Amino acid sequence: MDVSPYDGLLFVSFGGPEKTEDVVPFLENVTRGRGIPRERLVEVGQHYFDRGGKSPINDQNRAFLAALRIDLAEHGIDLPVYWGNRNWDPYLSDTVAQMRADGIKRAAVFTTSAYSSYSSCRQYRENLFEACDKTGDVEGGPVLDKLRLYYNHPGFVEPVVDGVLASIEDLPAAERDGARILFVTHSIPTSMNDNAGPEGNAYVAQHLDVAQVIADQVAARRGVTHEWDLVYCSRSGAPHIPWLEPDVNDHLEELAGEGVKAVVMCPVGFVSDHMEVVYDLDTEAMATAERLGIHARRSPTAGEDPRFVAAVRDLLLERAAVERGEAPERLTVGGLGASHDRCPAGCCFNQRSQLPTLSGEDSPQYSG
Ligand SMILES: CC1=C(CCC(=O)O)c2cc3nc(cc4[nH]c(cc5[nH]c(cc1n2)c(C)c5CCC(=O)O)c(CCC(=O)O)c4C)C(CCC(=O)O)=C3C
Ligand SMILES: [Fe+2]
Repeated sequence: MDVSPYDGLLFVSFGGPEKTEDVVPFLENVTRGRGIPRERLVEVGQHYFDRGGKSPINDQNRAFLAALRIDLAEHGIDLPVYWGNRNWDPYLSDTVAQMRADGIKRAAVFTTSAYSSYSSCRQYRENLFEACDKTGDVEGGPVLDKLRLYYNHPGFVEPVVDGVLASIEDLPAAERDGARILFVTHSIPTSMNDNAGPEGNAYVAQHLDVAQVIADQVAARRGVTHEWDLVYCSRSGAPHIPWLEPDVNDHLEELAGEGVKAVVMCPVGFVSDHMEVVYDLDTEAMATAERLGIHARRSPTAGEDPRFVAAVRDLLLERAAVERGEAPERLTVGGLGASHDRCPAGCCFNQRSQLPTLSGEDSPQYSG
């Protein structure tokens, strides 16, 4: 399995606190530049304090990385895998410095974020530039090629379908066929979705596309068609700024009014069961469903399902072939096809940030 021109794979995630004293410094990292007062950060951090300050995200990433390293080795791919976070240790800039010290010239980059938007894609590319810029000169490399968005890669989707089916079966028998599927993702400002992707609206369009695929596969496997909706969680920011709606809790209120008795919440917007899932859904939304008398189950994210781990290998091999000038098969499901390899200039633009980026058509590493 030829992975040239790559001599490294960089795994990038959001990062999260590991203990109580990490919480506010972590939140200061996440909100850097937004001047949020410390007392507000303590308030936002309450969900973390309630869990002893530890987010599940770093351990989930450690487990995924262990599975990924085994998968690559089992397929004869001898490639060092590096891990860097945007907002907590191991920091991306330290990791890139290590890659430089190890002589890595060109690495493929996998991020734990599957969709197009400023927060879920372009901000990662800004952080890649910042990490390279902070630890040497950007042109000096390593060249970092962010792998295409994978929300519609079968390796990401299949485990999610299986999770929804299992959650439906976990409902009381009488409620299963009428259960409604609530596809849940992270809310973002409506303006951020307007600018998402090369033509805008990509964040919502991608979620709707993959939700339809999942609903269709569930119907095919159960012989029952389930109504479904795309709903949102984790809305934050100033109340007067419009964010994508409906919030999952508001939608549960509405469904109760329509007499819906059972739902499966499918966190299709996330790749692992981190705080946005275990708090916003498992704690908050579940309590809302309970209060409303709605039977609710939350299906698992793709997590470290072997098919998702294999998808990272597939995306790596695919992009390596593209960079060698070949035309590899690109595995996708749904109607939108494979996302671009290099983000077009201005893709997922956010008027709040003019920071330079890597892995885009207008990035110095490509435009020289
Ligand atoms: C689209 C998206 C993803 C999914 C893609 C991806 O995975 O990247 C995501 C993931 C995550 N978001 C996370 C945590 C936070 N997100 C925040 C703030 C924000 N997120 C936003 C968007 C997203 N966020 C936005 C538009 C803001 C407003 C601030 C701004 O305009 O920039 C804040 C600040 C407090 C607040 O403002 O609520 C925190 C603490 C964690 C860690 C969880 C853990 O610790 O387990 C993860 C994985
Ligand atoms: Fe977030």
